[in-house]
Amino acid sequence: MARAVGDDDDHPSTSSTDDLPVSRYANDIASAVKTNAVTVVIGETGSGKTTQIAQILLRSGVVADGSAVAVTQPRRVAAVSVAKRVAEEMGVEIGKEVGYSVRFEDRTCRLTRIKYLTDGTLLRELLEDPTLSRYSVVVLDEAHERSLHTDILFGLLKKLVSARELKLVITSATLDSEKFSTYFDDAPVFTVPGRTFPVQIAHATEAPKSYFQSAIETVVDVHVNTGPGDMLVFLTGQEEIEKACRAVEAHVRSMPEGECPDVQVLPLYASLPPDMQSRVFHPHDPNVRRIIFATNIAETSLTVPGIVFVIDPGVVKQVEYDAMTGMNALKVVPISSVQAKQRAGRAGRTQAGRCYRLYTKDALELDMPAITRPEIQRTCLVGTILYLKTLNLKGLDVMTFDFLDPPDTALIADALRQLYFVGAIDPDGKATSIGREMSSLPLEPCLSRAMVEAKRLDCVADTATVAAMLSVERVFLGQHRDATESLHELATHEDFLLGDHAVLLRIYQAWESSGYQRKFHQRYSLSDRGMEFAREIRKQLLGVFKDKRKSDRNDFDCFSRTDEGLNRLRQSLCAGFVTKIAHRLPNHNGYRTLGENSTLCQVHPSMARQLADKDGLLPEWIVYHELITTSRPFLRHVCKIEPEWISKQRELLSKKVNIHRLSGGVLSPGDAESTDAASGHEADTVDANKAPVEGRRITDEQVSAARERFLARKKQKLAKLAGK
Ligand SMILES: Nc1ncnc2c1ncn2[C@@H]1O[C@H](COP(=O)(O)OP(=O)(O)OP(=O)(O)O)[C@@H](O)[C@H]1O
Repeated sequence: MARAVGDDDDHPSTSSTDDLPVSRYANDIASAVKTNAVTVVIGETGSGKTTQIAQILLRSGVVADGSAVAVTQPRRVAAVSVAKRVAEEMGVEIGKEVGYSVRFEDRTCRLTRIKYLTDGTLLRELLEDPTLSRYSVVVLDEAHERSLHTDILFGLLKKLVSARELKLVITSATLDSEKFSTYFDDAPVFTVPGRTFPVQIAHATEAPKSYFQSAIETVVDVHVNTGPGDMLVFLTGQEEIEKACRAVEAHVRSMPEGECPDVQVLPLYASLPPDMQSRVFHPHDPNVRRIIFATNIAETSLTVPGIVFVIDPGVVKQVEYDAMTGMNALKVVPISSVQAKQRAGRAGRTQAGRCYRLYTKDALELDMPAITRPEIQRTCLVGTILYLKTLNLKGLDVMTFDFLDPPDTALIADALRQLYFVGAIDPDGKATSIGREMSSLPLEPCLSRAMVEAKRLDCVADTATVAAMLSVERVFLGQHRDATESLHELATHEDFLLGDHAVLLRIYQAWESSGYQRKFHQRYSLSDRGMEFAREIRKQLLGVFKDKRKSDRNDFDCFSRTDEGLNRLRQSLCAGFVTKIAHRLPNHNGYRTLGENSTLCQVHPSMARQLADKDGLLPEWIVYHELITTSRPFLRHVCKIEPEWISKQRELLSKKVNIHRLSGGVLSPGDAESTDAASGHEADTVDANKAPVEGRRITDEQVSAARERFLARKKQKLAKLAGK
């Protein structure tokens, strides 16, 4: 690879936590937090924001007796590993004074004073305890990442700090502090100078033809020609990472003995089971170079001891949701300069390091975005909007909610429509009992809606099994299609014709019957950890329903393991995925999705073969989990449904709905045209089986205009207050 060594980060070396830049400013940070409701702390990567701030606040008495400090992380792997590190630094057992809580795993107790948790977990806690009474300080860490959940927390915690004595600390590695400060009513910004060890940056002198090839060549080059030190290489996804692991292993094997030091190659991506992920933190023989291929889950907060070299191809795989078609587009896009800094910052944490950027300095300065586009502006918002609705905030209009960077109105309108169609909100935009029940489940909205329906149809256990298997992501080792031949021993041909969900159910049932044997996993190429995780999730889901029934009965389903059981499961899924129905084209295996902006698509080829009947035709009606476009639009995880189950829904989906009313907008006389649009409705409560009354459709322009008016009024009010 052509490269030039660029600007050295010339910073002093440090070795103890007392020497970390954040620790050197401990007193100043503590007093800033003591005297302000919100404090923004800006510091370089590795300056100690994640590991030190909570300890400083605890030591200085800012964290009131009997309460705790919560530190959020955008990712599970970071929350777990950082909590372990802090417990180690404080010399306490993890799960006691220092703990962590992530989805499906809680290692905290009554005594916990420092709790690391994912931002999603803190949102769930807010549902149960709207004032977060357990905490006296909340630290929103890695704010520059602009994860969806952190952005929602900004809005909610902003309200909370003015309602009760709660301290909020926002930490970020960017200099974008102005924005955070202004949003939090001119909160003070505390900048911590300096970082831990120097990191030398080398840029490519010309753009590579293939970033993947260039990454492999650089890995081999560094491995063969430079001194000791582990490597961290950023790639875009699981498939690419596994390919890279194989390529480097093969290369090393092909080298003559003695010419190439030993290596240990490890993957790191989100759907890798947690125990496999944690291998990167295990101690290893320093004579063996460790090479870690990771997605951007390794980009923030993580300290992987031993990393000296970071290789950054400058790209990331990002899902971009299109509200018009309901389609997720998976794209490889350039990272932002903030991300580039974060990646380089994975080196220089425990010793000096070097970062090889496989893109030119010009590309970084001219072509790559300066900051990361907030997730809230490019993702499906169904879960988010349902969440806000179930919080029951007084006078909430989701269109004008105080987001740091508001999402496009089309994304909010799409979420409102979907929630209305599944019966989670009523025509006035209030959360229904179905919506509230959905919110209480730690599942994505379609699956939680399916679970609520399953309760009605008495098939909770089977639906929980499928929801758990789908929540794990990685049930199969390798590709799904590699495993399907042997899976025919577990599921019948008829099961396969019904789709993915029936097969997943059969796999789990057979495993359960085997007494949860590990041998079973090997035989059917299933992931040990994935299956155990699914079992755990299923247990937790059933626990929620058992608590709700206030009974000890464990036998949830009367028809499990019968055809009737499968029918009920499919009906539940149909209720959950009612906004994701597709109809096969006549005499053709292509599908058209239902709804306002219907799309032509196909069942993913890895699945289609199993679904085809003896004439080679796929089911006429299906519901799908996801519409994703890679090379073409594909449907993933499909389930055959019967047309009579959806006749009402088909009618419903073709109707226009009144978005302004669903958003919860309280209209003032100045909003005459919107009032008119909203008045087209009769009062009506939606349940899943009852079609709502049609209203005149309010256009996105009208919604935007109403929003503009609202913001102008708010501005006027603020100006008036400031003038007083
Ligand atoms: N597991 C660990 N093993 C060894 N050293 C660690 C570990 N975790 C943290 N450190 C040390 O503490 C320093 C500060 O880490 P911390 O995660 O608090 O920084 P940060 O400012 O939050 O960085 P970032 O924003 O990049 O996550 C690291 O640079 C490293 O020197």
